[in-house]
Amino acid sequence: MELRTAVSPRDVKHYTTERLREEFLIRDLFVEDEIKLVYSHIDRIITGAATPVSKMLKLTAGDELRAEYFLQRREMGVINIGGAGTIIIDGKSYQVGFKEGMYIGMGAKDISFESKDASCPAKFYINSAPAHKPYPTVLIKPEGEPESGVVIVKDENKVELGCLEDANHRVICKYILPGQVESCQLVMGMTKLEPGSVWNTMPCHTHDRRMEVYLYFEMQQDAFVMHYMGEPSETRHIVMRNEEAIISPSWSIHSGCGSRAYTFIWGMVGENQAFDDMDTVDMKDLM
Ligand SMILES: O=C(O)C(=O)C[C@H](O)C(=O)CO
Ligand SMILES: [Zn+2]
Repeated sequence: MELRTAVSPRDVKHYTTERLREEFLIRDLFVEDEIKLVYSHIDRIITGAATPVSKMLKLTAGDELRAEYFLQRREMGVINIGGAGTIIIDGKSYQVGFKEGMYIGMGAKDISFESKDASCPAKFYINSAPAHKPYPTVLIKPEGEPESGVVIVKDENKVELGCLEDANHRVICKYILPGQVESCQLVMGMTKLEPGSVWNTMPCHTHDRRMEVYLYFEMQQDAFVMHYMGEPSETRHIVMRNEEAIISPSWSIHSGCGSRAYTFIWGMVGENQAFDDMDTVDMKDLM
């Protein structure tokens, strides 16, 4: 597991491009037949991916967590951005299709990932945070019929925002949040840009009470997103490619402008779970 420390905005304003990328950008997450994990001291979020191709992959705590098993004191959210796959949790199998996800509560011991078809492997994207009690493990589907153990994202949690004229027309689909899928602190979902729109989270915001991680995907090989970060009066950019993630500290804006439309997964942890608790930044104050 790779470790990233927390950083101060006073230092970050002096960083070179290379140093900014070292601290915040997470590359090469989806590696064939590997589980990759990055542990950040910022709210102790773990960002990772499991990409099973020719074998089943088992999630272990590693040395870093000093735990008997990965979710002994943690919870996790997973969203599959690849082909159909299976997550096996304490002997129970969950079929997780493209853009379907799971919330896995604290206390789940044996967690393994498998692809249905090696020629179209599942790509399980993971966010995990410290937890204090178990909440039910559920499969989450953006659409479909409700059944036992499966949560369908409520219409009120699919929010259309922006417009083509502002190049920010997008739909925010909230997977894990209070009132739909309960968790100790993790809030997670996916935002899809409509064709022709390229800006996410603009007008932008910070939220002193939560940090956030973004994973950009559904991008062509030569496409990029200019991800904007930093304090509103001291912004920086990081060029991001398909299936790369970025850590956003609470003091930082987190907004992107793509060379064309794209999709991204956001995950937040921290003081509260109120999606709308944002410190909005007036466009004229950005520097
Ligand atoms: O496009 C957006 O706007 C978002 O997806 C916003 C993120 O979800 C976010 O920053 C939530 O705090
Ligand atoms: Zn945010």
